[in-house]
Amino acid sequence: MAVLTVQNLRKSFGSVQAVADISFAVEAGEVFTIIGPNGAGKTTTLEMIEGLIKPDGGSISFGGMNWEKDADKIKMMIGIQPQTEAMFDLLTPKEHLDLFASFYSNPMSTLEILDMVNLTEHRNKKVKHLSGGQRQRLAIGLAMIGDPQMLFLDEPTTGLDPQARRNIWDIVLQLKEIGKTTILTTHYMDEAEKLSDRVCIVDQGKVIAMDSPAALINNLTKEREVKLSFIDGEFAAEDAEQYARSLPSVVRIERSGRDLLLWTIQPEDALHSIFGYTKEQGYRVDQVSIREMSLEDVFISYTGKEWRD
Ligand SMILES: Nc1ncnc2c1ncn2[C@@H]1O[C@H](COP(=O)(O)OP(=O)(O)OP(=O)(O)O)[C@@H](O)[C@H]1O
Repeated sequence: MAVLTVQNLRKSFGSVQAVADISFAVEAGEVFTIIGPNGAGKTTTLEMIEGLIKPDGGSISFGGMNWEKDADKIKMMIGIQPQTEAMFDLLTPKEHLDLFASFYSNPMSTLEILDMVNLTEHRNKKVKHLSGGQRQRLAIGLAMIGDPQMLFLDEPTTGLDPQARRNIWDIVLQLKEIGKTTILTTHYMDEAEKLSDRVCIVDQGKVIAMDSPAALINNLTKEREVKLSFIDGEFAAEDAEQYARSLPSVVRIERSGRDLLLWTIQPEDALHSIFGYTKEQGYRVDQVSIREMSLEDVFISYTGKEWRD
């Protein structure tokens, strides 16, 4: 059942069209990720759904409820991660959570949230002394304090180091385990791939692809990148390069010293033929890899543009 349905959303700021046409539906319990490069319209989309800015067009429905008629009910259903800059430097995580809990009739317990976002140890430290990752975890805790069904996390890991990012991933996965619906934005492809049930890739305010990460990647029919390194050096690599050029399934070849890079839609067949040849010639190969396809390749295949963080 869709708990959130967004149809043909549009928003411009003066002459800048931030969101041109965005539609999607989110199912209960999903981690649904909106991913796109800087300026793609992710935050604007989220802010319209959160009721913070008014769309120029389109509709937003929370299982039949909308902001015009049901604002109070929707506010109780959703949790929004506040910007860390909006926190009070001189208050502690516990004081922040107690304060936010006082806005709700049935909040979760502060201690439970502190435990979930792994801040129990730091509960009495002033926010100004917390690290970036700790503040982001507190922000997620604040989004959860009202025990919402649906959470909105806008780029919760931007600017964090790898360990701090992974800590946030663990929290998102825990939210899923307890049945919450999470709508996440990110510009990290690995994050979207790891956490999401479905991703919605946006570029220039439009949805360019939407599905589970695995389905998006599996549907790519693009050629794969295969790398071979020759122990016997440049001569062997050059000879193998000449041979590989004769294979119809190989669409492109590059060589750098003893490394051969080739692109093919049939990596198994190409490798089978090349190994037949190298064995015959007595060349030894010490490394072979077929690069895994990722959401980055999906983005490139739909837009023709390189992905940039
Ligand atoms: N209040 C505003 N006034 C004017 N332009 C805006 C405003 N908010 C957003 N924009 C513009 O709209 C476009 C989309 O911005 P938005 O913040 O939604 O993108 P984003 O995908 O969240 O990007 P980022 O990853 O950089 O946060 C950008 O060109 C941005 O400069």
